[in-house]
Amino acid sequence: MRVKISRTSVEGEVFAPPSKSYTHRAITIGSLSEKCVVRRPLISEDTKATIHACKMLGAQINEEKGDLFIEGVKGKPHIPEDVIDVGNSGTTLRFMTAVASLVDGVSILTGDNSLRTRPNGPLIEVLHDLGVEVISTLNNGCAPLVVKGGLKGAIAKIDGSISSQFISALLIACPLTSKSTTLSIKGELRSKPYVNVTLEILREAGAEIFEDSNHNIKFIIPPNQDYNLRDYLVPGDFSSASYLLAAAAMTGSRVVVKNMFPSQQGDMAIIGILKQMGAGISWDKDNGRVTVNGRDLKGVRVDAAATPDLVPTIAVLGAVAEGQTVIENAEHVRYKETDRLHAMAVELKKMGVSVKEDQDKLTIKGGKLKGSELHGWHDHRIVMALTIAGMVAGDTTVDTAESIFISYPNFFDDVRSLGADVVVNKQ
Ligand SMILES: O=C(O)C1=C[C@@H](OP(=O)(O)O)[C@@H](O)[C@H](O)C1
Ligand SMILES: C=C(OP(=O)(O)O)C(=O)O
Repeated sequence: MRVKISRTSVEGEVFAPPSKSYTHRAITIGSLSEKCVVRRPLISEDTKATIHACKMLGAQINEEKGDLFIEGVKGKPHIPEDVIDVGNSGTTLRFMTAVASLVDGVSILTGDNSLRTRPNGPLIEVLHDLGVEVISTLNNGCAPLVVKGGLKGAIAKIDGSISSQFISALLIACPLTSKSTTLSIKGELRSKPYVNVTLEILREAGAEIFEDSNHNIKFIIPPNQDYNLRDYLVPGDFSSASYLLAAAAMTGSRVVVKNMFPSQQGDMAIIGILKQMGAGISWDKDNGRVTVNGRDLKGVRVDAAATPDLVPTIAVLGAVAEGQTVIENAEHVRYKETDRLHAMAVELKKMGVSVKEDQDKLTIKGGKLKGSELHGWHDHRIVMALTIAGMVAGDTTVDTAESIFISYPNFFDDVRSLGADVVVNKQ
């Protein structure tokens, strides 16, 4: 699918889609509970992968009028009847590897071409220390993964620099074992807000987990717990909303994004970043409304350690801002659906922008964008970020645009409802 974007501004009000991260967790923890309703979930390719995996592991899940009704497995997932294919979803692969560790038997997990290149080494190693044999069939730490259940609590350490999803996955599985677990994080924990999202929903489900952040972060997880997530309303997604907010800021227009209530999402940081860049922005937290008034933007320095998914958005903002934008502490952004630091550098250069790519950093000199034929790298966040860059440049196409179905299936409809001239060509 290819999208053609003409130079336009955006104007009006739009409802942010539900959070992908909260939806994954609500479905997973709901499936480990007895009975649960997940209200207003995100239904996208990635969350469908989690629904599919939870069903394979024994949960019954039915969608009715947009809500998910779950009959869960009460902490005891079943041996899956077939290989579990989780498509493109890193979150699903990591969470289900841990859930499969609770199975009394063997599970096999795989995914698409992109997912089968993403690292899982630290998760495989720590699960080994917790009594689970996980075999990467190609012996490269990537899926396909064969998981022989038998998770037991123990004292273990895990590297936090590659993905927080390993830690979230263990926090979900370990309370259901029969011995207590102490999990220490080695080195810096990147993407920490996602762990806070996990802890929030686990606590809502009645779980008890203690966090000790004195030196390195340590989680103490009592054993023999059960989950009782009953009725969960998914909040709006700040990562998805970042494209709408940035589109208004970049095209000098006024947009209101609704369904933006405070939560544990690190990507709420987009509001402060836009403010720092000089956009007019206000957040009515009680009513969940963020209003942006586009103005001339200036470059910023952003530490991306906690907010990797904002990097493509910040990169296009930096490309139109006056002066230099530096996005640092971003090496983990290379381990996503594609190497997003490299992909953004390559595509922005095609638009005439000066970009310097370092191992954990992008340095962007803002300027005038020229319309170009761009590659979306089969990556939803690259496609959405380049689409809004196209609104400024005009005469731009982006291929592999179908990847928006991963996290934000209504993206093109939403930007069109704001007046953007975006034409989708299905071929
Ligand atoms: O746990 C989650 O929901 C996510 C964690 C982040 O990944 P890492 O922890 O791998 O950085 C983020 O990039 C991803 O989109 C969603
Ligand atoms: C990296 C992402 O998701 P996941 O890790 O679940 O594939 C994302 O949504 O940008």
